[in-house]
Amino acid sequence: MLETPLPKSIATVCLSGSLPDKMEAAASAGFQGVEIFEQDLLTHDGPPEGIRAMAEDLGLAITIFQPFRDFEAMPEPQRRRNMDRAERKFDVMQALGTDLVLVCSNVQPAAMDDPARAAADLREMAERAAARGLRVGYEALAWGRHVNRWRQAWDIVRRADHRALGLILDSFHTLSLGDTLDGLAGEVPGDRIAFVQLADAPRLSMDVLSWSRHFRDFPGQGELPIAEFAREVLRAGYRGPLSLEVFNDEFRAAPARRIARDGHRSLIWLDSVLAGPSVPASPLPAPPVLGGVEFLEFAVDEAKGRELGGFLSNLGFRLAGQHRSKSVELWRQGGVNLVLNSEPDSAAAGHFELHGASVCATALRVDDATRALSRAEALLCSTWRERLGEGERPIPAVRAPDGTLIYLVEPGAEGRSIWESDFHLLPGAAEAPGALERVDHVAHALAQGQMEGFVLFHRAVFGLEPAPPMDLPDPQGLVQSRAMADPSGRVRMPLNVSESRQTATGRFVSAIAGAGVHHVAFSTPDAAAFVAGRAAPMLTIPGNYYEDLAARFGLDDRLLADLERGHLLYDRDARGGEFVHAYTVSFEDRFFFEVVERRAGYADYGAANAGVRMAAQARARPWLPAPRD
Ligand SMILES: O=C(O)c1ccc(O)c(O)c1
Ligand SMILES: [Mg+2]
Repeated sequence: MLETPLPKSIATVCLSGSLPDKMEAAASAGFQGVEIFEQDLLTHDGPPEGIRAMAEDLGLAITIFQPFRDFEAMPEPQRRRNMDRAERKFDVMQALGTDLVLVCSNVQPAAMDDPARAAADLREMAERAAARGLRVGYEALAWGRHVNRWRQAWDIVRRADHRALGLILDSFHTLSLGDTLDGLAGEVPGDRIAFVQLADAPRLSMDVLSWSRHFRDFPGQGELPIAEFAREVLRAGYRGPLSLEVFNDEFRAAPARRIARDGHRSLIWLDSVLAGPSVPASPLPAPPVLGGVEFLEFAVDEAKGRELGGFLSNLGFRLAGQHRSKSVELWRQGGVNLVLNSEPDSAAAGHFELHGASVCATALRVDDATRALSRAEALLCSTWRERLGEGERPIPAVRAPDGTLIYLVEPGAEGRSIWESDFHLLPGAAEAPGALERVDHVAHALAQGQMEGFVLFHRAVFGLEPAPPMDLPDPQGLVQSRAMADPSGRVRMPLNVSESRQTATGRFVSAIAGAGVHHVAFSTPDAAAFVAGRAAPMLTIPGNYYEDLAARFGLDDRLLADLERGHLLYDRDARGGEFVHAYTVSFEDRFFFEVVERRAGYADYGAANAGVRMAAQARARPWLPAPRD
């Protein structure tokens, strides 16, 4: 049984900036150690002793110095030269104050396919290291010339049989080749594992070297079975640091403190996922049980509030209440609550100043707001409390990565809802007639480089699980999309990002000066009836779409005519679940609404129709020039 979580470390290669910038960011995010990547030291203008002192001041251990390349199984005279090279690196390590060096498996064409020679070379290196009180760890690179699996590396370490030589495991090298750590516990004693590096990644079909050098990400952000990997490492008895080693083009370009904080969040989350018989109960409070979206709040000023109110009434919403002390309106239809906030000097006003009319907060129903809040704090999130008027109920909030707030709403203690305590409800409003049941999903548009941070935030804090990424075709470029949902499907959140500024996603991000809610979908039991009964201007869908629908799904003529008349889109899943949906035109090219009808357990979002929707939106803005070269 482990007493405490393993120490947390991060490789300097994950972060942007100079070596001191990287170390400062790692320390401020709360890491206990850093791997010093050699390139970062070579480009630093100052002696290694200064880095050692800086690490001490920051309270950081230097967990390892890396990498030492192309060492083992070389013919003479390279072999001898490599030993000399090792001695020089030992000098650097001693100046840095670290006792461990990472040797990655040789990639040179001249390397010999000779495990006995590799073992003899590493044994000699370990002997030289031990003479100075240092240690060597050997890691199989997935693209190593002859050694690319952990079992091969272990075979060599075992043959070398030196107490100053151990095995280094890196989740990417193992998992990218489809390998696992099955058999590690039992075969490799925990104290022979010198170091463990963790990196996740999206599943991509490309050569493993390019995949590793550009697309790694933090645990929980990608699609590799990182938790299983880490669990096997612990089962084998490893008790050293868990260290993040991520090569990622976007991370290297992003602010170091934000990436370091995301990295630490990923390891805190991983601890909680690993909690089990051989790992102590995680200090992290359990994720909230989510009951859906209680309301969405739009930041507006008075004029925009009037316009948006008009837009909503065309959709069938009614003004249902006025806040007791603030300039805040409640608009309601069936089970959907929308709040329009134009209160000066509030969080919403700050949001409106920066982004204009847009969603500034999402309220989630949670079983226990206090527990949810302390989980978020333990995951390094900042939290927020709005100032309160007399008798109003406090609603704590967590700040999402786009700066919007996520309110945590508990079921009312004495049956009094937040609406009753904070609003003057208009007569009859509680029974507002309407065909909308609930908020079905809240789609976000993200700027380039924000996807990983959002996925991790919602996964770690709220327990939403990401679906595999997919590409959606916009006339002006591709949109990458990843849908997140809680296990019950009550909270669903597709995330979209695009490189092009001309796509629906890209335009949104520039219109609103940042990431944010791009559309909100409401569920209805009858989408055709909903559309027929509202005055809202809907997005028009071309006839060709319906021709193709008929061909793809063999729909009967009457259904097809109904769909076409209502500008409704249609999808069907492999189990016969059906999806009928329609979009409003957008509100000032900022956001739009969708009505969705799910039949027979359909659980997706009609991705097959996204291209049709985006083309229709592009057509609805003819004044937008096509990109030119
Ligand atoms: O890409 C590389 O060269 C490289 C170097 C050192 C590592 O630990 C690693 O996993 C990859
Ligand atoms: Mg590595």
